[in-house]
Amino acid sequence: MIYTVTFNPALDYAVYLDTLEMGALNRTRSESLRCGGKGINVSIVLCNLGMETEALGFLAGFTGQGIARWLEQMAVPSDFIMLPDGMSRINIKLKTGVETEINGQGPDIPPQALEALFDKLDRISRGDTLVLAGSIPASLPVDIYERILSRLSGRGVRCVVDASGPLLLNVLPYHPFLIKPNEAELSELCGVSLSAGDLPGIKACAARLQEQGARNVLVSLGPNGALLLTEEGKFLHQEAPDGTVCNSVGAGDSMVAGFLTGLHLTGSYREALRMGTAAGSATAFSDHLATRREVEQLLNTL
Ligand SMILES: Nc1ncnc2c1ncn2[C@@H]1O[C@H](COP(=O)(O)OP(=O)(O)OP(=O)(O)O)[C@@H](O)[C@H]1O
Ligand SMILES: O=P(O)(O)OC[C@@]1(O)O[C@H](CO)[C@@H](O)[C@@H]1O
Repeated sequence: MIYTVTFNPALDYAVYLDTLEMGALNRTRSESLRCGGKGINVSIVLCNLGMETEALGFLAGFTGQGIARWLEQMAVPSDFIMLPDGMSRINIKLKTGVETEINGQGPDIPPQALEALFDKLDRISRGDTLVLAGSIPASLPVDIYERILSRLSGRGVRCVVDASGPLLLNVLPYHPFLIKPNEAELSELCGVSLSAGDLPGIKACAARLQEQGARNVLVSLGPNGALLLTEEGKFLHQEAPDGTVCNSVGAGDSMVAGFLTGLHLTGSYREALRMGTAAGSATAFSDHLATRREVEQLLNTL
């Protein structure tokens, strides 16, 4: 079973505009709304690919209820903790030829709610995978992912972390099975400026994160595909397929889902990387998260 935890779920409101004029009234060409948050996206794509998953985390207010209802309609198993106050975020994704995102803070998570999550995490057993993905609300300490990994340490649970900054750096000593920074997150983590597609620079940074404790490092490179540094110290690169980007929000999460599915089905890192890339691109090329058919179609081209 693959559990995902989203501390800070969201409704993603994508707004398509020909141009955006600051300080003026702009009207959309079209818009779409879907439930989001990184762990939730991973669970949705895992479900689409026929994997067993359960989405965990915190929801609040009418937006939270909407997310829960949406997941139920999509038959994505979930067990969220409803918070007493506040509301889950509405994140704005502006599509004006380039993609601009405005993500909210998210509701406060009181200590009792956090304890309730820890109780749920205690159910996770040997052989299961836990994906911790996305930001945390400002009320939580930045060592929260670290505390979860420390609690699970020695229990045979594979931990995957998709986060940025200290949230990710702090977990490295606990040897997460997989981390998935994108190129910008990687350069921030290593304090170097990488130019787009600079593979030698990216490899050097991935190696540094592995030295600090990560077992496998998967770097998503947008249109340039992805680079994997395996726990055996081997670098694998996969080009992305050609296609027209519609909405790349959730492409990285889809890559994580595709990677875990590919690894589960074949046991091969090369195949996992192919399937992860196909899933990421399938999401980027549509206005929804990758479906199984779309992933299989792109997989055939790689
Ligand atoms: N322009 C693109 N063309 C083709 N494939 C793409 C494009 N953008 C993203 N992808 C696919 O999606 C994968 C993940 O993309 P990206 O590196 O943008 O992740 P990310 O920044 O973590 O995304 P997000 O945070 O929105 O989920 C890429 O490795 C690639 O396979
Ligand atoms: O603010 P965070 O938690 O870092 O990222 C949240 C988010 O941008 O990530 C997903 C795409 O990866 C979206 O569904 C969601 O809006």
